[in-house]
Parts: sequence; structure tokens; C-alpha cells
Amino acid sequence: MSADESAGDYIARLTRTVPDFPQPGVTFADLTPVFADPAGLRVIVNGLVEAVHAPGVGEVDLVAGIDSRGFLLGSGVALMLGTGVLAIRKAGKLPPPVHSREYTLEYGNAALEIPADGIAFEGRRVLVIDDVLATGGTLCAAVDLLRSAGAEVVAAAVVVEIAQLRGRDLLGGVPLTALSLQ
Ligand SMILES: O=P(O)(O)OC[C@H]1O[C@H](OP(=O)(O)OP(=O)(O)O)[C@H](O)[C@@H]1O
Ligand SMILES: Nc1ncnc2[nH]cnc12
Repeated sequence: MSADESAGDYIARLTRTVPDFPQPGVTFADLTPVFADPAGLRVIVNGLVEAVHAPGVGEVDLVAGIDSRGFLLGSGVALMLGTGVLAIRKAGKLPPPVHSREYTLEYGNAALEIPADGIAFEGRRVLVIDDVLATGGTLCAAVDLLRSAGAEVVAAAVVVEIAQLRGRDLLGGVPLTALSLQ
């Protein structure tokens, strides 16, 4: 990564864009090469951490990563912020009891879950992390899930935002940081 290249440009340059995957009409943003690159991983984690400095965010005391690529990033962000990390899982992975939320994403339907026992969500100030924001169905479900458990979602951050799908519009008042626009 050269000194005159922005983080967003570097991420975009290493992202593999695959037409018609996983179904016709979807242009898939594959961040695998960025994650596997030392400078790529560093600019991503450093950039996501900056979400806490967006206007009105304030203190964060839990970082939540969305299944599955959000997990890779969430723990790095949590370590840098000095918080714990929460894995927001796809349905069927966590033992009961769980809070659960069904949703629609760009290429299908799914459900996300978090534990309904063992973690005190009431009053927790959560930063939600994922790799890609497309239609926003996934991130919106994660926000609803955390709120239904009593947490306050103070910010969200993603690596790539596919702007034409307008996922950002679903997020209401949650401040969103995106490192690269596609
Ligand atoms: O904005 P949306 O239209 O909801 O889509 C975004 C979501 O889609 C992808 O996850 P996917 O469900 O494919 O899971 P994965 O991370 O396990 O591949 C991506 O990692 C986001 O979580
Ligand atoms: N176009 C896309 N690329 C990568 N991940 C996605 N998740 C939903 N839509 C996606």
C-alpha cells in the first residue's frame, strides 16, 4: 500500500468483484484477498475502530460481529477498543434460550441469534461490525435483535457499502461508517 493511496482505494483494489454469484444479477464483493493481505487487514481494522469517533457515538463497551465474516473483524476491533466481543450467529448454532430475528438479504432469507441468558445486554453500548452492507437486511436484523435484548446500538461499521442497494436507509438513526463504496 503506497503512502498516497487511501484506505478505501486500497480495499477496492484488492476486492474481488464476481458477477452473478451466488445467483444471477448479484455482483458479489469478495473481501477474502483484502483480509489475507497484512496491510489490508490493518487498514480495515483501524478504519472500523474509527467508527467510535463519529458524531454522537460516545462510549462503546461491546463489539458485535455478524456471522460469519463479521467475526474475523469484530475481535480485532474489540481488542483495539478494549471491549469484549459478541458473535451474532446464524440460526441453530447457539444453545437455547436465544433471541432470534428473521430477515431477507440480497440473495435469500436467514435468521440471526444471540444468547438470551448469560450476557447482560441491558444498558450495553454496542458497535456492530460486518464486512458488506448490501440491502441492509442483515445489519438491520442485528440492530433489532440487540435492541430487543435491551442493548443500545450506538454505531455500525462495515468494510464495503454497496450504495445503490440503499441499505443505509434501513438503519434509522444508527451512525454508519463504511470504508469503501461500491
Ligand atoms: O445487506 P444484506 O443484503 O443483508 O447482505 C449483507 C450480508 O450478506 C453477507 O453475509 P452472508 O449471509 O452471505 O453470510 P456469510 O458472511 O457467512 O457469507 C455479508 O457478509 C453480510 O452479512
Ligand atoms: N453483493 C454482495 N457481495 C458480498 N456480500 C454480500 N452480501 C449481500 N450481498 C452481497
